[in-house]
Amino acid sequence: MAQYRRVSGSVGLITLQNPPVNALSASVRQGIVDSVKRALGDQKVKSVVICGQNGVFCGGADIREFGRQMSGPPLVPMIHDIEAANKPVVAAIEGSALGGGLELALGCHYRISHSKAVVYHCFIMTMSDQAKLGLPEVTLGLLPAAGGTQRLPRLIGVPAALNLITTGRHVTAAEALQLGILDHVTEHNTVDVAVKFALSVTGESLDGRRISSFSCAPLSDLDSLFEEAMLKVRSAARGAIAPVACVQAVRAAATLPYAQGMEREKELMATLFHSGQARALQYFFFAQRAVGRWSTPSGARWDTSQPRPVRKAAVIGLGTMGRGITVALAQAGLSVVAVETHAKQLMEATKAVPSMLKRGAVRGGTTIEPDSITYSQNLQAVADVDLVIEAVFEDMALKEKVFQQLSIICKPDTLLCTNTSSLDVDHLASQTRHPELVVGMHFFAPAHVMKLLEVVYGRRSSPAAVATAMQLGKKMGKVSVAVGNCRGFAGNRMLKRYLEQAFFLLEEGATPELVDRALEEFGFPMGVFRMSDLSGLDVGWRVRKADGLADTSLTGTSARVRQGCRYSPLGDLLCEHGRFGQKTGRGWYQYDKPGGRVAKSDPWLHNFLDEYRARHGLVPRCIDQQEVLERCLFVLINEGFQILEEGIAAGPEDIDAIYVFGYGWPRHRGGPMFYADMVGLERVVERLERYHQAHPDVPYLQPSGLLRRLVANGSPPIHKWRNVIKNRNSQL
Ligand SMILES: CC/C=C/CC(=O)SCCNC(=O)CCNC(=O)[C@H](O)C(C)(C)COP(=O)(O)OP(=O)(O)OC[C@H]1O[C@@H](n2cnc3c(N)ncnc32)[C@H](O)[C@@H]1OP(=O)(O)O
Repeated sequence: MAQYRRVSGSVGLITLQNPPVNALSASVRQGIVDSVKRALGDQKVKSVVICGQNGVFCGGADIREFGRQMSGPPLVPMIHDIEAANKPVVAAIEGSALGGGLELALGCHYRISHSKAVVYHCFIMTMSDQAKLGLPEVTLGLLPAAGGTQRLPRLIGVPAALNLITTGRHVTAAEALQLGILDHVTEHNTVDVAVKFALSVTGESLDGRRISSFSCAPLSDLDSLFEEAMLKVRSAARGAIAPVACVQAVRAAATLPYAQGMEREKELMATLFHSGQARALQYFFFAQRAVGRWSTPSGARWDTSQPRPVRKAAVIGLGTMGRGITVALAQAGLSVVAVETHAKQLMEATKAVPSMLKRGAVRGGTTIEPDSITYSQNLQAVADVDLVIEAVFEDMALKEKVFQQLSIICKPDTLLCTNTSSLDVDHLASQTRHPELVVGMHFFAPAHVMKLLEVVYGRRSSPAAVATAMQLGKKMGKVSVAVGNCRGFAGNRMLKRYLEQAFFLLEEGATPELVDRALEEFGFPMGVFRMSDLSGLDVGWRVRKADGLADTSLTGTSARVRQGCRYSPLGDLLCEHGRFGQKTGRGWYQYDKPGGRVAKSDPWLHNFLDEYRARHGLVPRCIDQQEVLERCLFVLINEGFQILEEGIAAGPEDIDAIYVFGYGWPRHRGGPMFYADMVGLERVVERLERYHQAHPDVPYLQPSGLLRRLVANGSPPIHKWRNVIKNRNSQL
């Protein structure tokens, strides 16, 4: 709803009231319509201010209303009536003005916002306490269809509007002022300043204040500007349709009169509003927030577990991961002790880390003070830290030793975290005096850039330890997802199945090019083989060797069988040929030099595959893209259901967040579990069963018990899966 009152004698003050972000629900829209009518009809009122309760102007349309029958007054005529008012209307923007919230402000005649001066946070300078403005509809699979695509280009010009609308990025009040979105920023109380301002413009002409009457600033080569913009969004969007529609809508603003532009905006929005991509992106908006409300099977929860303060942290091991983690911790404002026992590696890190910090600061528009990091070759240097993140080589014996030493050196209440990507967290905890203070913090490379953090709780991890790691992840700007301890945790455990299928497809007749094309057209930034070349084939090979799997001396049928199941030694064989991927200039593809980035098809590899198939009596067959997608994705999804069944992840949102933020799953497809829901659970079961019949030596193709139970329960929508997971006999 909206509250209306008269202040300072002649200003009608309308306050949006819908906590926490004053989203424009039906009752808020009705409240605005009624309040505006009242203000315009009251002769004592000479001007109007619109603001939001509790320091937030407006977070936009109420996203929860989208899937339902819309009721209440629509936004477009509401904003039109505000713009057409014959009394000045001022938007007082505190907190956020996003989406419909900014569109509402663009309908007002003036916009004033809040911006506070520079603040030094530890050693990083930030602009704090500023309002954020933006049109993020594209991130929800939509476009700003309450006049945003038509008013913003008229106000700030086509290039700047295209940038904001196609990326959905939020800008600070300072940038918004520079762009011309705002008329004024203040360090004082925004509403008070807006009321004073409203008094000062009482009676002034509003002719030059209605944005819909503006023309877009003329540009010399509009066609090439839009062609370029279209190329850019198409290459970045990887199949997402909303960014393309956004460009088309802005083009309408640049080329058509306002009324026709609004018609075009409406038409384009109609194509997006009920699309699967919009559903996926809106689901994902809430999924990201759901993962913050974590819980563990032992009953620990986000709202009852108190995190410990962490001011000083240590990183052990300054290889690629350790350096990235050091940077991420320093960027979060922590004081960091970075330990590396190898002198040469330490020396390299002391050069690399400051330059990574510098590059990050340039990107983020902040300044840095690298003195917050101290380097040491001696583990004793961690004696007084609050938390340690071990990032040494992925070798259990080595990690055991590090944990034993840490347990002696550190304060008794220091949290000990491991950045292992798959090893047993419980086993490491058992090496320490306080196993309740051990958790996994699984970062993804590059650790200072990638958003995902898997926080792995062990059998004995205390609620406070989990809460502390989750909160620290958040402080580092990560999406922290709590998962249970098992081989590979959630992400890598699912990935293993996906990789296996990709290898099997090569054995059966596919090429890396075919498999990668199918996955890239689906929306992954890189197919599985291009990705393995980038991350290095030797990483998995080392793990398989340690597990006793990578034995290429085996011949006959046993060469392709391990522990009674089908196994492909293709990756092992490539590594034996010294083909580790980009780093050696050869992998599944060839590169112009070691470290080269451009993957080229490699005739050697195709010959190698032919010979391999001939040696094993495999007759290559024609494999289409659909089979590639079904085999690779459905087996990964199936493992996801198994993970849910075992309680390793608490809900499908956790798995989806892991895959979107850590593994490049296209966000406009919502994540693997949401994708399964979209495809239809029955179909997923049917296809898995069919593939399992064809490949009985691949047990993971058998639909998981939970997947079958969900189908038996009538395939409920994804938000009801937790009920079935909780209750094994659920009929919902
Ligand atoms: C007719 C179609 C018209 C479309 C035009 C639109 O306006 S589309 C909507 C465009 N708006 C957005 O995309 C903004 C989305 N919100 C945010 O980016 C952030 O929430 C925020 C406003 C920057 C505030 O961030 P903060 O970190 O402070 O809080 P949370 O993100 O945790 O949000 C708090 C709770 O509020 C819920 N919520 C936020 N925005 C909306 C919204 N627009 N509609 C409905 N609900 C919203 C959010 O889900 C959180 O709820 P919890 O239950 O606490 O998880």
